[in-house]
Amino acid sequence: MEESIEWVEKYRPKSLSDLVGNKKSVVDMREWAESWLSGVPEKRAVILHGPAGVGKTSAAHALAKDFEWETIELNASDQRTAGAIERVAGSASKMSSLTGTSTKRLIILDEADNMHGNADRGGARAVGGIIKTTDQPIVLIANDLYGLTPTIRSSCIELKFNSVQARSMIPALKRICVEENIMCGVGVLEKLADNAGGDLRSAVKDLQAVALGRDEIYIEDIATSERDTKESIFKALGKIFKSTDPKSALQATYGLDETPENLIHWIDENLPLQYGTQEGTEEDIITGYRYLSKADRYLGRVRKRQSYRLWRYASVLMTCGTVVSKTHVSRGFTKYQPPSFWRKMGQLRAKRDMRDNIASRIGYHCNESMRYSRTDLAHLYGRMLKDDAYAVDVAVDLELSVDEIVYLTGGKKVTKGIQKIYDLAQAQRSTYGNDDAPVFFEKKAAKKVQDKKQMDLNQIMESAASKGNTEAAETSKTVNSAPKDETKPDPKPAAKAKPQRTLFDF
Ligand SMILES: Nc1ncnc2c1ncn2[C@@H]1O[C@H](COP(=O)(O)OP(=O)(O)OP(=O)(O)O)[C@@H](O)[C@H]1O
Repeated sequence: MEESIEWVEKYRPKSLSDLVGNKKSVVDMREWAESWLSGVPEKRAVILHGPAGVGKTSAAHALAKDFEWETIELNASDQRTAGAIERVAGSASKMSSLTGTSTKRLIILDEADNMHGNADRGGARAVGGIIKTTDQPIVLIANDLYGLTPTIRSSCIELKFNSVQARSMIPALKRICVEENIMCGVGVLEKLADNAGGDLRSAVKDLQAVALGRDEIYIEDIATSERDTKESIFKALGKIFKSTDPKSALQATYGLDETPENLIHWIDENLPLQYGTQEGTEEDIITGYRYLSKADRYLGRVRKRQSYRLWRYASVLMTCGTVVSKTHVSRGFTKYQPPSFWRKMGQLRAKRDMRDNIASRIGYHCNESMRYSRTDLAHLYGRMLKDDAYAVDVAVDLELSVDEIVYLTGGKKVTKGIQKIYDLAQAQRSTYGNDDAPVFFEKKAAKKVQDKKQMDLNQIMESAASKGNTEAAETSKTVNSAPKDETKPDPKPAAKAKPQRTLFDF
């Protein structure tokens, strides 16, 4: 599918002349290649070194195309033991003497600075040996020149690839937009280039991400600070899932604005998306999750002991563990997802807020605690909402929204019945009072208070008459004057002044 092709691959420079920036290194590289046309030069290998995404690998392949050389590539995902290197690169390096052909084979050794791990045991030594004797050109690619042994360095030409300047990126981005029929202003490209921090690969990836499903891009579509963070987390995920070098994956997480607590959710969400794209990779997923569970145990210890030093172990287990659990490197484009756990937590929080909101209104009406209102009473009101005799009155008095009615009745969506209750409640509110003070029940409640006080008064009068207790009669006078005051509005807000009601008011 067209959408799934990564633009960084689609628009990888085909010739050295397509390469943006680093002109001096490109010229030196071409000169070195030309020197091979007249025999074996003194330096048989070059090291292209510099930061990620500036065109080192592209330059090596473009050189081979320009000179019509075949290529043999050994990247870090291959087993780079001395034996393997001798077998692949060693025999290739002697090709012309065996076949007698003049066609060259360019041997490309990617991530050459990562050859001292266990898997590459002896690899660095073998490379050193091959460089001295090869009759085929060799290009070593490295981020860190000092990751190479002094023997290798001394027998190679070192060519530095610097970060690509933002203004040099713009023509490359513009070319992609033209090819993809995307309309956008120079400001958009400038912003993409500025955000990339010298890494043209990132700029191209950003452009693809922002252009997804559109044919016009505006400046507002690019980079809020939140997006910046996301981009960097996406980059780090790319390193973790696609690289075979645990160290560089770990380094990619250093600048992240995410704690290990968050990072583990990102990896957890995307691990099956990335490792599940090929058949036979189920084991990779299982191994990956084993490491994640170990990392999670450390995160638990951090929380329990408040010892943030342990974050380090959690980070190593989750990133390096994910890197080493893969047996295949997936080359396709995977759209990484933010953790669904967070979305679910957000939904839960919204539900909790709604529950508490309703409970506080129930508590106020029934003069009950939040805890009791949240559980038993909310349940009871839910039952009443299902009863036609009470439903509308409950909805009016608790001022329920349609979603709250759905929640209280335990439904999943707005049904016709719920909509009807809500509409009738709305109509009743507009007839009897405004939304802020549902006077319908206010009046009912005030009448009940009056009745109760009248009953109390009668009782007091009766007992005063029977006992001849003048004090009681005095009291009754005081009480007698009370009902009028009870119904007077309190200077406090209307909601607070309302008499507390119980379930029996319904
Ligand atoms: N100088 C450049 N000119 C044109 N395109 C570039 C350049 N640098 C990077 N790109 C784009 O970025 C993609 C990745 O570049 P490349 O793999 O060559 O970078 P790199 O320096 O080898 O990075 P790494 O060290 O991470 O392997 C290319 O396919 C291309 O689309």
